[in-house]
Amino acid sequence: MMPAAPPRPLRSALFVPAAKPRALEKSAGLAVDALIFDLEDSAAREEKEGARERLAAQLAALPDGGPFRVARVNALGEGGAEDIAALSGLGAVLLPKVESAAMLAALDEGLTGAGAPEALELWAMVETPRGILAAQEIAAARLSRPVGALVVGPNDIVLSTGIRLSPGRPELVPWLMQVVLAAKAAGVAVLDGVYNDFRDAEGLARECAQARALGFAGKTLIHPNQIGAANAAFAPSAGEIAAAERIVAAFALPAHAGRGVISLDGRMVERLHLEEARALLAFRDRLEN
Ligand SMILES: CC(C)(COP(=O)(O)OP(=O)(O)OC[C@H]1O[C@@H](n2cnc3c(N)ncnc32)[C@H](O)[C@@H]1OP(=O)(O)O)[C@@H](O)C(=O)NCCC(=O)NCCSC(=O)C[C@H](O)C(=O)O
Ligand SMILES: [Mg+2]
Repeated sequence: MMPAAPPRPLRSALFVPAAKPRALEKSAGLAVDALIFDLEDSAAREEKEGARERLAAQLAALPDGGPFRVARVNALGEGGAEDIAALSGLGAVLLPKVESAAMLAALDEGLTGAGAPEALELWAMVETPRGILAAQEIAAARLSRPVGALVVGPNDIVLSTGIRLSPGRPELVPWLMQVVLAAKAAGVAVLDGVYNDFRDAEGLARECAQARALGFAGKTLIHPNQIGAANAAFAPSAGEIAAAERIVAAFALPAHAGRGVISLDGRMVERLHLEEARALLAFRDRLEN
């Protein structure tokens, strides 16, 4: 069987407010895996039209290559239809406050009407109680375009539920895991929400480490100074690479040929661990190339 191709790196996904010309300009030179150009919450009502026009012009002028490009549009009845009609040159469109597969289907239909390519991915923000409960059907939606990622929105979750977060956000973890599980079951990428205290490097590093342990592929960000921490946290560490290389080398020994399970450093290692090790090394290679 051919090994699966390593996933597209989405360790860091920076929200870039399209209402801010300097931020848009600056985004072109950042070492980030994905840029999420924002037309929703970071643009005030009176700024939205200008932000849309500015973003459309920037996307049209950008050369091929570079970070994966996403636009977070407004809700379809609140300017989103105009947003998708105006934009091109994107890898994905991110719809806020998705609460059902039908909402993604409406986006898909709107994109078709606007002549968007079929490869354009649909990304969904899961950030309301109904959205969390519907995460499974949202991730598994079968539409004319692929559902590429679920993105958690902790600010809206806090707003819409009234929870009060304490350090380590234990109040949120069960809901995060519900979204992660829905995404994994559907084979869709899942990104953690933003960390608002953009000058708190230690807090961000802790939250990135937690998000990786919970199964997220990466973290959405609000400031360029958060990119390095996310890129480091969601990449294989030196220790993980060394351990993966030992597993691959151990299974390659003639004495272990055809064995389903071996003993390595006092631990049971099965072929599923070999697959996991190979996937980790392939992802490392993809990051390096
Ligand atoms: C958070 C900020 C408002 C902070 O702004 P500011 O204090 O002005 O930052 P700095 O002076 O430190 O900025 C330094 C330079 O970096 C550029 N910059 C800042 N942020 C960005 C960015 N996101 N993308 C690109 N460039 C950025 C500044 O222009 C400065 O450049 P220079 O002049 O050359 O020095 C601000 O960072 C910001 O607006 N961040 C993004 C806010 C946003 O997009 N919010 C919406 C997404 S988050 C969300 O919606 C949450 C979710 O939905 C949920 O529910 O949880
Ligand atoms: Mg939100």
